[in-house]
Amino acid sequence: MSNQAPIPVVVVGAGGKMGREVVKAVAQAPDMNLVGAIDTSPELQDKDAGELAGLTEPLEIPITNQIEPMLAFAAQERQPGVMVDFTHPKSVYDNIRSAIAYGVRPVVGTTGLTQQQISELAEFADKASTGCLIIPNFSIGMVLLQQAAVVASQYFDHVEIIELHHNQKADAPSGTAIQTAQMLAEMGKVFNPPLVEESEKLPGARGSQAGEGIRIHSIRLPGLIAHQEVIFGAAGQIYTLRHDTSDRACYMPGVLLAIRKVLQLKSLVYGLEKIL
Ligand SMILES: NC(=O)C1=CN([C@@H]2O[C@H](COP(=O)(O)OP(=O)(O)OC[C@H]3O[C@@H](n4cnc5c(N)ncnc54)[C@H](OP(=O)(O)O)[C@@H]3O)[C@@H](O)[C@H]2O)C=CC1
Ligand SMILES: O=C(O)C1=N[C@H](C(=O)O)C[C@H](O)C1
Repeated sequence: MSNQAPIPVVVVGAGGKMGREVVKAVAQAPDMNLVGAIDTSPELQDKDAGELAGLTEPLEIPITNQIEPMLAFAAQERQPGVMVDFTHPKSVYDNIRSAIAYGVRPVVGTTGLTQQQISELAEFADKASTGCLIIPNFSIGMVLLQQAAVVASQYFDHVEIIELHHNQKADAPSGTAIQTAQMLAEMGKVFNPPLVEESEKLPGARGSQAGEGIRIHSIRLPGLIAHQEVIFGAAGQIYTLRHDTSDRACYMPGVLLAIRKVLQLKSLVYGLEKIL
């Protein structure tokens, strides 16, 4: 058993679908200590974070909407604190800035940050010499899919991305689809050279333009969790890469890894593949 003090972790969005999984995973991790559970949802105030997460015993950590006192508390612990954020595109930027200002390391799963916001946050983290991880997808399967897509893109000039999610998702396209398109665009070629002049009879019919000719199509339906296809086409063949999630527990090994790794960083890092 290590003599090191457990990593103090504050979960923001603790009452949400991902937040509850994170509370459970952190509570069960021997080297971590849940010190705060933040959620702005009015009906969740003062509820026990552990019971909400489905643990049999309460954790004696009540849900609160007060982030700053929790960050201040985490900052005073023996080990540097970590804030895990699974909230909403509207609030994540401010949460990250507050955490860094308190010297608490952000591990961010919330998607929907703009490139401009990510650049500003990178500068802020750099100046504070504070580690910060922004990870659009914590599942190992998605990292493998993206790596396979990068390899395939050397041989195929035509590709489209379809992402399919539950219909409570706020942002579109998904952060993962945007990241996948960025990885392909970095290959230094233009995909999908047009063969005909296309006209959309209904706006959006051909999806969104993610750069370098790559299009993303977003589907939202109850019954889905999170799914992505990258479809390559060439004369006489189709190569499809597909990833499906059936349980949000699939993200937890990545989240726990990120909590441990962020303590070793001094700047902002984007993407799970960079810390594996
Ligand atoms: N990186 C990854 O691997 C993954 C990322 N995600 C992303 O995580 C985010 C959350 O997803 P999900 O858990 O499904 O969403 P949920 O809506 O289920 O959960 C979000 C929770 O955060 C609360 N909340 C909103 N704003 C704040 C705030 N400022 N401070 C504290 N709590 C807040 C919400 O309350 P209320 O409902 O009252 O607004 C809600 O309880 C999304 O951006 C999603 O795309 C999801 C899965 C995997
Ligand atoms: O909202 C979700 O559920 C998910 N969001 C992330 C994204 O936008 O890429 C990750 C995963 O797709 C699940």
